Amino acid sequence: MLARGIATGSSGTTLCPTWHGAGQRGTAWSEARQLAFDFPVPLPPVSVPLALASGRTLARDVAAQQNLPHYSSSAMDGWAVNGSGPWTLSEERRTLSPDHASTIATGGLVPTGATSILRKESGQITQDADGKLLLALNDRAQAGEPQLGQHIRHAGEEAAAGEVLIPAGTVLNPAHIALAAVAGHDELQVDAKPLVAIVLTGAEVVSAGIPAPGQVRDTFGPQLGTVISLLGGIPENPHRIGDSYDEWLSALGSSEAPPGEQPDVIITTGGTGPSGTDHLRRAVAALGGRVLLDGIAMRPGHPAVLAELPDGRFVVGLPGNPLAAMMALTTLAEPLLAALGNRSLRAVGQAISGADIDPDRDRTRLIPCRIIHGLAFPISHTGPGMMRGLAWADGIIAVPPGGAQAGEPVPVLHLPWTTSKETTVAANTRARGTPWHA
Ligand SMILES: Nc1nc2c(c(=O)[nH]1)N[C@H]1C(S)=C(S)[C@@H](COP(=O)(O)OP(=O)(O)OC[C@H]3O[C@@H](n4cnc5c(N)ncnc54)[C@H](O)[C@@H]3O)O[C@H]1N2
Ligand code: MOO
Repeated sequence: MLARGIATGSSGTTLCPTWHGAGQRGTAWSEARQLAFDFPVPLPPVSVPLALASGRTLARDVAAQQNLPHYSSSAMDGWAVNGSGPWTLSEERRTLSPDHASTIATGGLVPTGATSILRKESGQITQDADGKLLLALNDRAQAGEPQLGQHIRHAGEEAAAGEVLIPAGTVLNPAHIALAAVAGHDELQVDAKPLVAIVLTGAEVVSAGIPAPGQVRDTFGPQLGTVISLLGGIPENPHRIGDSYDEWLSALGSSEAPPGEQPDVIITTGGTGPSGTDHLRRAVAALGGRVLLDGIAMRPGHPAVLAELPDGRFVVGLPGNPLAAMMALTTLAEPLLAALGNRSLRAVGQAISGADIDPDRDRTRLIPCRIIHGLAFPISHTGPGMMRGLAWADGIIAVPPGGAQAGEPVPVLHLPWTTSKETTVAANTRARGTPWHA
């Protein structure tokens, strides 16, 4: 899916596809989020079988294909009767003459002429001198039974043909699926989920066991797919490559997947830096792609890249440092996947800072935090290469370049996997806190 076109930042400057090294500003964090959301055109809706539709967002109204129920049926086991009785029992199942009855089971088609259903418990059958079977009320029948229309489920009483039962935009739950089945649908049109290829780079990265010095244990392979799913994408199995330019070229080169199974997005890890083994930008350029965002004024994660290949696939280049990569994922991949999936951009919440946090020149600091009673407390062990802090975090404080004082409101994004959605602005709350230095 092609991007809408190279955008102009809110500052009015055209985005610069060059690497912003240490100390260079790059696109402002909030602007980068917005641009990553604005670039893609949403994918067209897809048709999915009912069994796979739960949790998806309906793209087109679901209407009743015919009256619901589509025929008048019995709500009880017993007899369809015409009149107030006694009745002559009839073998005829389609029409009932006055003072006639025929046996019927729950759900059975009510014969034309039937005025009500008599429950099995309320009737008894006798035989007259001619051998004719007669149905009459027994002594367990209630006074006035059967009332007119009693125990008949009338056609169309749940919905008329054409009535909208589930409006577009509904996130489908299992009961919606059942309703769609009852309404005669086999497949539903839902918002597409972008297919996401994952390319993990680095010859030093090992995917199992205890890494030797010079090696690192892969932090992305075991969890990135889960996070992509939480962000509304469909992850493919990770593809691992080393550090050579040729490997990068073939990993980003045209996909051999059949039409319909082509990834919409490729997420790469590593290779965003300035060294001779960092090939992301060169490979994108050699393939005729264009860099949409290069460098974000944030820490960690500033070398992150957003690019687009000529066939419309987006490339999100995450830095290799694990926490930096997760922050770049939140900044670029989350808005991109939301836009492709026709969802809205998640609003940044607010909490009260639980600590003084140092400014960082022109960059937004993204600091994993705990949120307790509306107060956001920065967590320790949040260096760019560390995962220990993030593992216990509820959210990320997006500390503005000017820093923050304890007691002031600060922007906070919840992590995609946290259940607590606590972000409140408690006026006049001033928390005691230790300063959080840059
Ligand atoms: N001269 C400069 N060097 C660096 C700068 C800079 O501005 N000037 N920026 C630093 C920052 S900040 C970051 S972030 C990284 C970006 O690095 P790359 O994206 O090029 O990633 P790599 O160099 O390939 O790896 C960095 C680091 O991450 C480890 N890594 C890679 N993949 C994995 C994985 N799957 N699981 C765990 N860890 C992984 C890799 O071993 C490296 O330790 O550049 C800085 N350098
Ligand atoms: O910004 Mo790097 O992305 O600090 O680790």
